[in-house]
Amino acid sequence: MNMNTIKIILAGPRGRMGREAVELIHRTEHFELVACLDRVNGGKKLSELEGFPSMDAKIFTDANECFAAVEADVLIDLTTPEIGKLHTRLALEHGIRPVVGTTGFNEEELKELTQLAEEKKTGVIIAPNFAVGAILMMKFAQMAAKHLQDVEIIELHHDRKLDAPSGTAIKTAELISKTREAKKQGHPDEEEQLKGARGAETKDGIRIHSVRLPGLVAHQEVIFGGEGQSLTIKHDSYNRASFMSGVKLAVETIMTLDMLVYGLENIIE
Ligand SMILES: NC(=O)C1=CN([C@@H]2O[C@H](COP(=O)(O)OP(=O)(O)OC[C@H]3O[C@@H](n4cnc5c(N)ncnc54)[C@H](O)[C@@H]3O)[C@@H](O)[C@H]2O)C=CC1
Ligand SMILES: O=C(O)C1=N[C@H](C(=O)O)C[C@H](O)C1
Repeated sequence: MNMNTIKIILAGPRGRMGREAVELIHRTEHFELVACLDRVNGGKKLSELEGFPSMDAKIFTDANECFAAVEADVLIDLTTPEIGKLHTRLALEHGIRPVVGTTGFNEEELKELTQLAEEKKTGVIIAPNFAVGAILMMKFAQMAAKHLQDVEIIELHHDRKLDAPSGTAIKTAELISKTREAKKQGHPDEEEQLKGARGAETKDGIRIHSVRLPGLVAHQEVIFGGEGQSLTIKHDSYNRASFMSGVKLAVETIMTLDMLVYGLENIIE
Protein backbone atom coordinates (compact mmCIF):
# COMPACT_ATOMS: atom_id res chain seq x y z
CA MET A 1 0.00 0.00 0.00
CA ASN A 2 1.40 3.41 -0.94
CA MET A 3 0.68 5.76 1.96
CA ASN A 4 1.67 9.37 2.56
CA THR A 5 4.16 9.88 5.35
CA ILE A 6 2.49 10.62 8.70
CA LYS A 7 4.48 13.00 10.90
CA ILE A 8 4.25 12.03 14.55
CA ILE A 9 5.02 13.66 17.89
CA LEU A 10 5.38 11.07 20.66
CA ALA A 11 4.74 12.04 24.30
CA GLY A 12 6.35 9.72 26.85
CA PRO A 13 9.08 8.02 24.73
CA ARG A 14 10.99 6.69 27.76
CA GLY A 15 7.97 4.94 29.28
CA ARG A 16 7.08 1.25 28.93
CA MET A 17 4.59 1.97 26.14
CA GLY A 18 6.60 4.88 24.73
CA ARG A 19 9.63 2.67 24.03
CA GLU A 20 7.49 0.20 22.08
CA ALA A 21 5.92 3.09 20.16
CA VAL A 22 9.39 4.42 19.21
CA GLU A 23 10.20 0.98 17.74
CA LEU A 24 6.85 0.89 15.92
CA ILE A 25 7.47 4.29 14.32
CA HIS A 26 11.07 3.34 13.47
CA ARG A 27 10.04 0.19 11.59
CA THR A 28 7.00 1.68 9.83
CA GLU A 29 8.02 3.15 6.51
CA HIS A 30 5.23 5.72 6.26
CA PHE A 31 5.63 6.96 9.88
CA GLU A 32 8.11 9.73 10.74
CA LEU A 33 8.96 10.74 14.31
CA VAL A 34 9.30 14.55 14.13
CA ALA A 35 9.55 15.33 17.88
CA CYS A 36 9.14 13.89 21.37
CA LEU A 37 7.66 15.31 24.55
CA ASP A 38 9.43 14.26 27.73
CA ARG A 39 9.64 15.45 31.34
CA VAL A 40 13.40 15.89 30.95
CA ASN A 41 16.08 15.89 28.20
CA GLY A 42 14.75 19.08 26.53
CA GLY A 43 16.88 20.16 23.52
CA LYS A 44 18.46 16.73 23.02
CA LYS A 45 17.80 14.42 20.11
CA LEU A 46 16.20 11.02 20.83
CA SER A 47 19.28 9.26 19.40
CA GLU A 48 21.40 10.87 22.16
CA LEU A 49 19.50 8.87 24.80
CA GLU A 50 20.79 5.42 25.63
CA GLY A 51 18.91 2.48 24.15
CA PHE A 52 17.06 4.35 21.40
CA PRO A 53 17.38 3.87 17.64
CA SER A 54 19.16 6.54 15.65
CA MET A 55 16.29 8.96 15.15
CA ASP A 56 16.82 12.70 14.95
CA ALA A 57 13.56 13.75 16.59
CA LYS A 58 14.11 16.70 18.95
CA ILE A 59 12.92 16.39 22.54
CA PHE A 60 10.77 19.15 24.04
CA THR A 61 9.63 19.48 27.64
CA ASP A 62 7.03 22.17 26.91
CA ALA A 63 4.04 20.95 24.90
CA ASN A 64 2.95 24.42 23.74
CA GLU A 65 6.42 25.20 22.44
CA CYS A 66 6.64 21.80 20.73
CA PHE A 67 3.24 22.03 19.01
CA ALA A 68 3.96 25.59 17.82
CA ALA A 69 7.48 24.81 16.52
CA VAL A 70 6.97 21.42 14.86
CA GLU A 71 4.82 20.58 11.87
CA ALA A 72 3.05 17.35 12.77
CA ASP A 73 -0.03 15.34 11.76
CA VAL A 74 -0.50 13.22 14.89
CA LEU A 75 0.36 13.25 18.59
CA ILE A 76 0.66 9.83 20.25
CA ASP A 77 0.22 10.31 23.99
CA LEU A 78 1.44 7.59 26.36
CA THR A 79 2.03 9.52 29.57
CA THR A 80 0.01 9.98 32.77
CA PRO A 81 -3.67 10.81 33.26
CA GLU A 82 -3.13 14.52 34.10
CA ILE A 83 -0.53 15.14 31.40
CA GLY A 84 -2.44 13.15 28.79
CA LYS A 85 -5.49 15.39 29.23
CA LEU A 86 -3.41 18.56 28.96
CA HIS A 87 -1.58 17.33 25.84
CA THR A 88 -4.83 16.30 24.15
CA ARG A 89 -6.39 19.74 24.62
CA LEU A 90 -3.24 21.58 23.51
CA ALA A 91 -2.73 19.37 20.44
CA LEU A 92 -6.31 20.05 19.34
CA GLU A 93 -5.74 23.81 19.77
CA HIS A 94 -2.78 23.45 17.39
CA GLY A 95 -4.68 21.30 14.85
CA ILE A 96 -2.65 18.16 15.65
CA ARG A 97 -4.67 14.92 15.85
CA PRO A 98 -4.24 13.14 19.21
CA VAL A 99 -4.07 9.34 19.44
CA VAL A 100 -4.38 8.84 23.18
CA GLY A 101 -3.45 5.57 24.86
CA THR A 102 -3.16 7.22 28.25
CA THR A 103 -6.03 6.16 30.51
CA GLY A 104 -7.82 7.95 33.36
CA PHE A 105 -10.21 10.24 31.45
CA ASN A 106 -13.61 10.67 33.14
CA GLU A 107 -17.01 11.13 31.48
CA GLU A 108 -16.95 14.91 31.79
CA GLU A 109 -13.47 15.19 30.29
CA LEU A 110 -14.46 12.94 27.37
CA LYS A 111 -17.52 15.13 26.77
CA GLU A 112 -15.44 18.31 26.81
CA LEU A 113 -12.87 16.84 24.38
CA THR A 114 -15.65 15.56 22.09
CA GLN A 115 -16.95 19.12 21.85
CA LEU A 116 -13.49 20.58 21.25
CA ALA A 117 -12.77 18.02 18.48
CA GLU A 118 -16.08 18.92 16.86
CA GLU A 119 -15.32 22.67 17.05
CA LYS A 120 -11.86 22.15 15.59
CA LYS A 121 -13.10 19.53 13.07
CA THR A 122 -10.09 17.46 14.06
CA GLY A 123 -9.84 13.75 14.68
CA VAL A 124 -9.11 12.38 18.15
CA ILE A 125 -8.83 8.71 19.12
CA ILE A 126 -8.95 7.86 22.81
CA ALA A 127 -8.32 4.12 23.10
CA PRO A 128 -8.41 2.57 26.58
CA ASN A 129 -6.90 -0.56 25.04
CA PHE A 130 -5.05 -0.99 21.72
CA ALA A 131 -4.82 -4.82 21.84
CA VAL A 132 -7.15 -6.50 19.35
CA GLY A 133 -7.76 -9.40 21.77
CA ALA A 134 -8.91 -6.96 24.44
CA ILE A 135 -11.31 -5.31 21.97
CA LEU A 136 -12.76 -8.76 21.19
CA MET A 137 -13.05 -9.55 24.92
CA MET A 138 -15.08 -6.34 25.39
CA LYS A 139 -17.31 -7.08 22.38
CA PHE A 140 -17.91 -10.68 23.50
CA ALA A 141 -18.77 -9.42 27.01
CA GLN A 142 -21.27 -6.98 25.52
CA MET A 143 -22.88 -9.87 23.56
CA ALA A 144 -22.96 -12.16 26.60
CA ALA A 145 -24.64 -9.50 28.76
CA LYS A 146 -27.80 -9.79 26.63
CA HIS A 147 -28.26 -13.30 28.01
CA LEU A 148 -26.50 -13.23 31.41
CA GLN A 149 -27.15 -10.08 33.44
CA ASP A 150 -25.03 -10.83 36.54
CA VAL A 151 -21.45 -9.89 35.84
CA GLU A 152 -18.31 -8.80 37.65
CA ILE A 153 -15.06 -7.54 36.12
CA ILE A 154 -11.64 -8.37 37.52
CA GLU A 155 -8.75 -6.41 36.03
CA LEU A 156 -5.16 -7.27 36.96
CA HIS A 157 -2.16 -5.04 36.23
CA HIS A 158 1.48 -4.41 37.11
CA ASP A 159 2.00 -2.42 40.31
CA ARG A 160 3.34 0.72 38.54
CA LYS A 161 -0.13 1.58 37.22
CA LEU A 162 -1.47 4.95 38.40
CA ASP A 163 -5.20 4.70 37.66
CA ALA A 164 -7.77 2.27 39.04
CA PRO A 165 -9.94 0.82 37.78
CA SER A 166 -8.23 0.44 34.40
CA GLY A 167 -9.54 2.27 31.35
CA THR A 168 -10.34 -1.11 29.81
CA ALA A 169 -12.50 -2.17 32.77
CA ILE A 170 -14.45 1.09 32.65
CA LYS A 171 -14.95 0.75 28.89
CA THR A 172 -16.03 -2.90 29.30
CA ALA A 173 -18.65 -1.90 31.88
CA GLU A 174 -19.90 0.87 29.59
CA LEU A 175 -20.29 -1.56 26.66
CA ILE A 176 -22.05 -4.13 28.88
CA SER A 177 -24.43 -1.41 30.10
CA LYS A 178 -25.56 -0.89 26.51
CA THR A 179 -27.09 -4.39 26.42
CA ARG A 180 -27.84 -5.04 30.12
CA GLU A 181 -30.49 -3.24 32.18
CA ALA A 182 -29.15 -1.50 35.29
CA LYS A 183 -29.28 -3.99 38.14
CA LYS A 184 -28.17 -4.20 41.79
CA GLN A 185 -26.23 -7.46 42.13
CA GLY A 186 -25.56 -9.69 45.10
CA HIS A 187 -27.76 -10.06 48.20
CA PRO A 188 -29.94 -6.98 48.82
CA ASP A 189 -28.79 -6.97 52.46
CA GLU A 190 -25.11 -7.66 51.86
CA GLU A 191 -22.68 -5.70 54.04
CA GLU A 192 -18.95 -5.14 53.55
CA GLN A 193 -17.07 -6.20 56.69
CA LEU A 194 -13.95 -4.69 55.15
CA LYS A 195 -14.40 -1.52 53.04
CA GLY A 196 -13.91 -2.25 49.33
CA ALA A 197 -14.46 -6.01 49.63
CA ARG A 198 -17.14 -5.91 46.92
CA GLY A 199 -15.01 -3.72 44.65
CA ALA A 200 -16.11 -0.54 42.90
CA GLU A 201 -19.67 -0.28 41.56
CA THR A 202 -20.68 1.50 38.35
CA LYS A 203 -23.91 3.50 38.27
CA ASP A 204 -25.55 0.49 36.54
CA GLY A 205 -24.52 -1.92 39.30
CA ILE A 206 -21.50 -3.63 37.69
CA ARG A 207 -18.72 -4.52 40.15
CA ILE A 208 -15.08 -3.91 39.16
CA HIS A 209 -12.17 -5.35 41.15
CA SER A 210 -8.60 -4.08 40.59
CA VAL A 211 -5.55 -6.23 41.35
CA ARG A 212 -2.02 -4.72 41.30
CA LEU A 213 0.98 -7.04 41.48
CA PRO A 214 4.58 -7.03 40.26
CA GLY A 215 5.11 -9.47 37.40
CA LEU A 216 1.74 -8.76 35.77
CA VAL A 217 1.34 -6.77 32.54
CA ALA A 218 -2.36 -6.25 31.65
CA HIS A 219 -5.10 -8.84 32.18
CA GLN A 220 -8.88 -8.88 32.56
CA GLU A 221 -11.58 -11.42 33.31
CA VAL A 222 -15.26 -10.74 32.80
CA ILE A 223 -17.25 -13.31 34.79
CA PHE A 224 -20.95 -13.86 34.12
CA GLY A 225 -23.12 -15.96 36.44
CA GLY A 226 -26.45 -17.63 35.68
CA GLU A 227 -28.58 -20.45 37.05
CA GLY A 228 -26.16 -23.36 37.54
CA GLN A 229 -23.53 -21.92 35.18
CA SER A 230 -20.86 -19.29 34.68
CA LEU A 231 -19.05 -17.86 31.68
CA THR A 232 -15.58 -16.31 31.91
CA ILE A 233 -14.17 -14.16 29.11
CA LYS A 234 -10.47 -13.52 29.68
CA HIS A 235 -7.75 -11.56 27.94
CA ASP A 236 -4.02 -11.34 28.72
CA SER A 237 -1.41 -8.96 27.35
CA TYR A 238 1.95 -10.55 28.14
CA ASN A 239 3.96 -7.66 26.71
CA ARG A 240 3.48 -4.13 25.35
CA ALA A 241 4.13 -5.23 21.77
CA SER A 242 0.55 -6.58 21.97
CA PHE A 243 -0.73 -3.00 21.80
CA MET A 244 1.27 -1.81 18.79
CA SER A 245 -0.85 -3.04 15.85
CA GLY A 246 -3.71 -1.06 17.43
CA VAL A 247 -1.54 2.05 17.77
CA LYS A 248 -0.57 1.75 14.09
CA LEU A 249 -4.21 1.35 13.02
CA ALA A 250 -5.24 4.36 15.14
CA VAL A 251 -2.51 6.60 13.66
CA GLU A 252 -3.53 5.64 10.11
CA THR A 253 -7.27 5.95 10.77
CA ILE A 254 -7.12 9.30 12.54
CA MET A 255 -5.97 10.93 9.31
CA THR A 256 -9.50 10.34 7.94
CA LEU A 257 -11.45 11.51 11.03
CA ASP A 258 -12.85 14.93 11.99
CA MET A 259 -14.35 13.96 15.35
CA LEU A 260 -13.50 12.14 18.59
CA VAL A 261 -13.67 8.34 18.64
CA TYR A 262 -13.58 6.70 22.07
CA GLY A 263 -12.55 3.04 21.82
CA LEU A 264 -10.91 1.05 19.02
CA GLU A 265 -14.02 -1.16 18.77
CA ASN A 266 -15.46 1.74 16.74
CA ILE A 267 -12.79 1.44 14.05
CA ILE A 268 -12.06 -2.32 14.07
CA GLU A 269 -14.69 -4.14 11.94
N1 LIG B 1 -4.36 2.15 25.59
C1 LIG B 1 -3.58 1.10 25.79
O1 LIG B 1 -3.67 0.06 25.11
C2 LIG B 1 -2.57 1.16 26.88
C3 LIG B 1 -2.54 2.25 27.68
N2 LIG B 1 -1.62 2.37 28.66
C4 LIG B 1 -1.63 3.63 29.36
O2 LIG B 1 -0.56 4.41 28.82
C5 LIG B 1 -0.03 5.26 29.84
C6 LIG B 1 1.47 5.03 29.95
O3 LIG B 1 1.70 3.74 30.41
P1 LIG B 1 3.19 3.19 30.68
O4 LIG B 1 4.02 3.38 29.46
O5 LIG B 1 3.04 1.86 31.28
O6 LIG B 1 3.66 4.23 31.80
P2 LIG B 1 5.15 4.69 32.16
O7 LIG B 1 5.09 5.25 33.54
O8 LIG B 1 6.13 3.61 31.85
O9 LIG B 1 5.41 5.88 31.12
C7 LIG B 1 4.86 7.17 31.24
C8 LIG B 1 5.86 8.14 30.67
O10 LIG B 1 5.28 9.44 30.66
C9 LIG B 1 6.31 10.33 30.91
N3 LIG B 1 5.82 11.64 31.34
C10 LIG B 1 5.36 12.01 32.56
N4 LIG B 1 5.08 13.31 32.57
C11 LIG B 1 5.36 13.77 31.33
C12 LIG B 1 5.31 15.05 30.73
N5 LIG B 1 4.91 16.13 31.41
N6 LIG B 1 5.67 15.17 29.43
C13 LIG B 1 6.10 14.10 28.74
N7 LIG B 1 6.21 12.86 29.26
C14 LIG B 1 5.83 12.71 30.54
C15 LIG B 1 7.16 9.66 32.00
O11 LIG B 1 8.45 10.23 32.05
C16 LIG B 1 7.16 8.22 31.50
O12 LIG B 1 8.27 7.99 30.66
C17 LIG B 1 -0.82 4.94 31.11
O13 LIG B 1 -1.88 5.85 31.24
C18 LIG B 1 -1.39 3.55 30.84
O14 LIG B 1 -2.58 3.31 31.54
C19 LIG B 1 -0.69 1.40 28.89
C20 LIG B 1 -0.68 0.26 28.14
C21 LIG B 1 -1.64 0.04 27.06
O1 LIG C 1 -1.47 0.78 32.48
C1 LIG C 1 -1.45 -0.23 31.74
O2 LIG C 1 -0.50 -1.01 31.71
C2 LIG C 1 -2.60 -0.46 30.86
N1 LIG C 1 -3.53 0.44 30.80
C3 LIG C 1 -4.70 0.39 29.99
C4 LIG C 1 -5.94 0.40 30.86
O3 LIG C 1 -5.98 1.15 31.85
O4 LIG C 1 -6.89 -0.31 30.54
C5 LIG C 1 -4.66 -0.70 28.95
C6 LIG C 1 -4.00 -1.96 29.41
O5 LIG C 1 -4.85 -2.60 30.30
C7 LIG C 1 -2.64 -1.68 30.03
